[in-house]
Amino acid sequence: QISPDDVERLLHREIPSVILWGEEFNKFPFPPREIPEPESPLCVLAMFEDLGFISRWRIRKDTLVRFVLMVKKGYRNPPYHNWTHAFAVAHFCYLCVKNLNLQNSLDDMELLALFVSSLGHDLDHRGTNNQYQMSSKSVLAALYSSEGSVMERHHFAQTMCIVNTEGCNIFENLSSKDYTTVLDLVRDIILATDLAHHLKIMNSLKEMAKVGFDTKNERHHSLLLCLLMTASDLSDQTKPWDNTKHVAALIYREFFSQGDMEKSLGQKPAEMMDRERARIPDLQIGFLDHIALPVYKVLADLFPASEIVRDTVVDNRRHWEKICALIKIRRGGSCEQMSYDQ
Ligand SMILES: COc1ccc(Cl)c(-c2nnc3c(C)nc4ccc(C(=O)NCC(C)C)cc4n23)c1
Ligand SMILES: [Mg+2]
Ligand SMILES: [Zn+2]
Repeated sequence: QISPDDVERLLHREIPSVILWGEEFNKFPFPPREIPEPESPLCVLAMFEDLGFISRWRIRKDTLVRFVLMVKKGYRNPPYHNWTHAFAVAHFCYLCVKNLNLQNSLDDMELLALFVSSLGHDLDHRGTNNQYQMSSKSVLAALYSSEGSVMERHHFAQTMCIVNTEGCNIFENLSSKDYTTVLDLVRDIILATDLAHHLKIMNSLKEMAKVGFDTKNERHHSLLLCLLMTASDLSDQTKPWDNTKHVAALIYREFFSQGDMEKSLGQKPAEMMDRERARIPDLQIGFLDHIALPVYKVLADLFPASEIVRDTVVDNRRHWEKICALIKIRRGGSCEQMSYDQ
């Protein structure tokens, strides 16, 4: 799968300090999509090092290099759900550990599982969602539809496949008890990336924010891991507007091609997947209001140091509102699709 000289090349590189990518690298506004893709594997190694995981878990460098290259290779190239997304999600996870002092709230093992899960959480994504697996009767639906979270089960299976590949097991030096624990954590965290799961626990997350995080409460640990994973998964919305606008274009390219495929199957796609019907600014405002903002509000309640993240999402919502208003003025009436030069 990965070429030996790719491994050799990366293996003999000194792992640099993260500030090689700018002294703002470990601050919330930093947009990881600005890092050139060829540098991203080395940057992942630098984050592992900076988080202290390599020494803490006695991860062999050659094993880590093969693991990271296998994960990167394990992503396909749909417009949005590709390696660049996984790398961006892992970077936000890194930012949370660095800026929210998560080591005071979560165990070392949980932090390792969170970061590794962010890298593998969308492995082998085909640019189509769980509903499409069912409606197209895909192999993945045949495998997993009885349990639900079809894509997420596949992403977890792919992550385990890489961990079980010769020379790629970054958990090889963990005790057998820790080994079982970390894999169980990775499973729960990747399954939690299903938005349907997130919507189910949203009230519990709000409740936890109200009563305050209790490090002695196992349920709070599990809820916080899910929150941090979803916050990382949606973190493109927490960056300056250009990033948000660029990502929206990628997501709707992916959505609309799924809609096209559903139409060719004789099915009527959901409005947000239908290029004839979708009104992107309206849909994005809806997504921010119902999904993204509540996530970052709960995160800010739990960690005041993340208030800047919530405020940036509010800013981006304002940008979408402006575009909607512009469309209404120019078109008089509804806010349908047009090129936004905001
Ligand atoms: C955490 O898991 C996922 C999985 C897939 C995607 Cl694309 C996303 C995701 N990441 N950024 C976005 C943005 C900017 N807009 C989105 C608009 C709609 C939806 C969507 O799936 N809506 C239906 C559902 C609520 C029933 C997801 C969107 N999204 C997150
Ligand atoms: Mg996913
Ligand atoms: Zn994702």
